[in-house]
Amino acid sequence: MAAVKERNQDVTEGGRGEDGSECLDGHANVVICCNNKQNGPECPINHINGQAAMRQTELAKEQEYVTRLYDRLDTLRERTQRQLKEVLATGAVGTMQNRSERDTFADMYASRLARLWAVERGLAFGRLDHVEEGRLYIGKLGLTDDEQRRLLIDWRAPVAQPFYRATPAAPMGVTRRRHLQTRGRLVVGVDDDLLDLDALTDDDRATLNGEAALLAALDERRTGRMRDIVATIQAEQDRVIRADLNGVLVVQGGPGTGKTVVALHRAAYLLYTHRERLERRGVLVLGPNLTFLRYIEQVLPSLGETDVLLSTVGELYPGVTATARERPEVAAIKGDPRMTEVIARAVRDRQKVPRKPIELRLGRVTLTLDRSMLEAARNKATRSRRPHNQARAVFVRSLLNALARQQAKKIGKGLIDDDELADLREELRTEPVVKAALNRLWPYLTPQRLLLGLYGSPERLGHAAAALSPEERALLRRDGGEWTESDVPLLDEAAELLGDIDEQVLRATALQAEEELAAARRAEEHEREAELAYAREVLELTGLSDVMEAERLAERQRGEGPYLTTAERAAADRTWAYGHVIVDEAQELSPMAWRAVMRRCPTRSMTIVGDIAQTGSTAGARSWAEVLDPYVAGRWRQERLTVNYRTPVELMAVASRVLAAIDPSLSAPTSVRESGAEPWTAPLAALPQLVKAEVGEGGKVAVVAPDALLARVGADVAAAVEGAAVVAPGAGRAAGAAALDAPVAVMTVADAKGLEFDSVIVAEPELIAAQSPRGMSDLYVALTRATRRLGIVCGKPLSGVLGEALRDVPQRP
Ligand SMILES: Nc1ncnc2c1ncn2[C@@H]1O[C@H](COP(=O)(O)OP(=O)(O)OP(=O)(O)O)[C@@H](O)[C@H]1O
Repeated sequence: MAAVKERNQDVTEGGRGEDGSECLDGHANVVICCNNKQNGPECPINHINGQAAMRQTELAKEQEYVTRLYDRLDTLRERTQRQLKEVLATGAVGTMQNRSERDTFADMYASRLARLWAVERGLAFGRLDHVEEGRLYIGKLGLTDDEQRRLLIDWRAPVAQPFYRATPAAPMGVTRRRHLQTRGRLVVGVDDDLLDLDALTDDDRATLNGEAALLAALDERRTGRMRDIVATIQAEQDRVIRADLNGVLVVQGGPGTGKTVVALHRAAYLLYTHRERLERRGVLVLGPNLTFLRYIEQVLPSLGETDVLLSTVGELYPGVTATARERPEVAAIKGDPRMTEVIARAVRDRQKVPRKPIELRLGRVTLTLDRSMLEAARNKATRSRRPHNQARAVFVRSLLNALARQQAKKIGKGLIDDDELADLREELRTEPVVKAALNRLWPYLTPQRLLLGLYGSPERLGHAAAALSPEERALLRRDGGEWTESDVPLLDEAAELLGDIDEQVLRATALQAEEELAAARRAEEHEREAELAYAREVLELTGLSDVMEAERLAERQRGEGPYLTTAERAAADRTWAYGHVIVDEAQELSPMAWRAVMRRCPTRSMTIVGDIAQTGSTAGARSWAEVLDPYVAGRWRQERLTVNYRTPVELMAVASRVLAAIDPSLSAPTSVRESGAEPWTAPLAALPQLVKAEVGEGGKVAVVAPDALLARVGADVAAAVEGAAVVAPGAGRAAGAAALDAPVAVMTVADAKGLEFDSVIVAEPELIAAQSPRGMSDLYVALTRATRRLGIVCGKPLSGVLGEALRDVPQRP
């Protein structure tokens, strides 16, 4: 059976039918337009006028309801704001318990208020006419009136599910599904699916068209920030969003199939459905880079969810923000599972017993640490099965006992009791020569110190990394320098084996160099300023600036106050176990990164989204089984997304040929729309003029360049277009945001991952394809970033596989 589409739109919007439009949720549409022969040859003008009047009446009715919803929202905001003010006005007085209760209430009201503010745009977007439930309005959150009558249903509630899933074949009790189009608080159009054809009246047969709401959403200009899609989620996406919380779900899909946006909606859905469990343990969303995190950061708050931690793998280790990237060959080794044993050996090497005895001069007495004493102490410590820094206590105690007995003998005391032994041990513990020897034999180690010590010493590398080839070891060599994304999983691995370190002991043993402390202080200061700016923004948005100072809010966010959100506590704790973890662009993670991620999710409740064909990292995945079988063999499930909502047909035709060159068995997703703009090629020298022209067309423009040409291309574009931004590899969040807001951004493929722009120009595709073993996949990613227009510029004509794949792309006139 077929669904019937009906559209009532404000005259200013001009609602004309689009014949033959493809149905996206798996069922065919019947398209009936009053100017279409399907509606009969005669179509009297007065009938059209009558329909127009009806449409206006429909719009007016919907407007009345939507206004009522916004009135209710305003009332709730005022009420919550008042409650918050009252709680805060009580001040920091009373017992500890009173203060903590007050803070808990204050935070509850503040987050409720933030939620109420977040849903302003698109509060209500749908209506279901249901045989049993009656008329239900669907929106971003649930609203009831003071008598608890439901006014608006949260899109995640079970009763809202037919909005996304009902088809004429399985109408789920729905006779009509209505999409409401709003601009601000105004209803500007409605778009109906009539699912029960028998219920159609003549008046229902007004101007009808296909997936108007979806196509309108897809056609919108890009803003540099991802938007929510609650109003237009498609059936295959809805299945992913509402899939069971438990277990590992892989979402495999080609470019533009909505993997990211679906994963974010899934986070919102899971939080709604399993609020208690997930609020306690938190949800972590991992993305490929900081620019990407800026790109997606508004989606969850716009769905009313503000307490999800967005992070990159480079930020997973608290206290380190690694954005620098390694050369592909170095990243490949650092991500290799053999590094597990390298790190383990590096730790064991720091527990080594020297061949020769060590003499300790204590005044007139000389004590000797011989090999058997040292081996006995080391064996005791390793048998304790504690991590290195905790096992140190066992080692130290055992040696001090042995030294104390030796000392007793030397000073003429044969047998000593436990108390005397303890006294001698304490005296020895504070002796500088003893302290120095113990620190050498079993040093307190931070992961940073262990790794730098390893990279910095060919000798240590030779020993710990004996399983690697000399060339591979040479690639690991480095003296100091910045932490990179590939170092973070290794720091995490080391932290696991080293265990916690007591900061006081660390300071006392002077392991932290002065410059490390100074750098930490500078970073803290910087963080404090950023938090203050953020707090000001929040207070302005919630209208609370008069009752709560930004400094105080920032303090609470920093954790200096009594209350931290789950996401904040989780971010600061390396050993935090999340309730659910979502990994985006998951194909890029190395085996070492997966180890770090899996540690954070012992329950293995995960959503893993990605596309094996887009793997660009040399350490990335070749198949999902290869990634997951070591952790959940045979216990993970896969869903596929098959429709490309981003890249138009014309652009995808070019990208598919590159995909076929990577692997002929791979197939690209089906594009849902045409842009009418054919891709083009042009000489590299024309780039500045071409970028200017593209910017003139409006919307967001990106130039994707090979790593080696980024600076040059960036300079050319910046000279041609005012406000152009160049995303330096490893850019922080702020630089990423600036690039997303700029009219044109120049970046490498690694930074373009997951993003989209109205128009994209790919510079020197041959160099992109040649820059790493997975370069063709990088090129495929670059070619699929545009929603409208695609250009390719190169210094010389393309040859080989690429020349073949792109041979039909016409020269720009
Ligand atoms: N149901 C939908 N309604 C409206 N827009 C949608 C829908 N599904 C996807 N989109 C839009 O399509 C675009 C691509 O989505 P998204 O970035 O999530 O795809 P992806 O599969 O992660 O892509 P890639 O792997 O190429 O990064 C986004 O602009 C998204 O908002």
